[in-house]
Amino acid sequence: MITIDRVSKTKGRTRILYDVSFEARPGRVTGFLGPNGAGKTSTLRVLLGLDRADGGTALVCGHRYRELSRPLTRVGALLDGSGAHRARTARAHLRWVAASNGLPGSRADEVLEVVGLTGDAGKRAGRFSLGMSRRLGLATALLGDPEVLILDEPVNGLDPSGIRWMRTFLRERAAQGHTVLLSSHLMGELAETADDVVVIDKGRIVVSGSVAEVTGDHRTLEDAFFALTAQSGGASW
Ligand SMILES: Nc1ncnc2c1ncn2[C@@H]1O[C@H](COP(=O)(O)OP(=O)(O)OP(=O)(O)O)[C@@H](O)[C@H]1O
Repeated sequence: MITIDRVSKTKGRTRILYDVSFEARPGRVTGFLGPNGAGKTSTLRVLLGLDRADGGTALVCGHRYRELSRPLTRVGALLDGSGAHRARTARAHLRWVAASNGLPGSRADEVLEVVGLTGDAGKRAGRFSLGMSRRLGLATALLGDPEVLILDEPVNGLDPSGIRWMRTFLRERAAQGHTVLLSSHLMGELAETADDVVVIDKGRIVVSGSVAEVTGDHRTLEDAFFALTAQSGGASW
């Protein structure tokens, strides 16, 4: 469960988040949708304790991220890059993260298999393509078999089969009762993957609900998005 309640944030002199509130529930894929610069990454960084909010609360599993003991076993996160040192092999990176979180080294090969990187386990992370780096980042997020997954633009850099794989993987994860929150600016992709959608524009939540609710009478989620953001002052994609 993820609960974000009236989070506000200023960077420099600019207010970038205005009373952002929404929930992501277990057993559902929640899509966090918005144009470039809308505030998706900023919200996720507050949620993951990487940035401090000026006001409001952002809770994962009922706690602030920083208060979680053994956080990797509760929350898996994928922001930009794989997080691996260029000179480390994929397996060595995963074993290192596992060891520093009190997890068995055997998890490294298990998660490499889950993300389809078994054949690349001995390759240095610096030689990975963008898509392979995303998979390695996801493998790292899965090490502790967490109940919550938080992914920032997870399909960036993936080829069509990779996108399809990611969609199936996230759907299965939610079907097992986990909470999945992913940000994206790809509306078509989110409409295929998500159960619920939260739309953010210029630092404000514009609408949230199930894909069907948010789509409403519009033909597609994309049509709904443009109509909604036009009502809230217009958006540029
Ligand atoms: N360090 C910073 N200093 C000042 N402004 C910043 C900083 N980081 C982000 N911003 C601003 O905050 C706003 C939200 O940015 P954010 O990266 O959260 O958007 P986003 O929705 O994730 O966009 P994208 O889809 O492009 O990744 C933008 O207007 C951005 O310019």
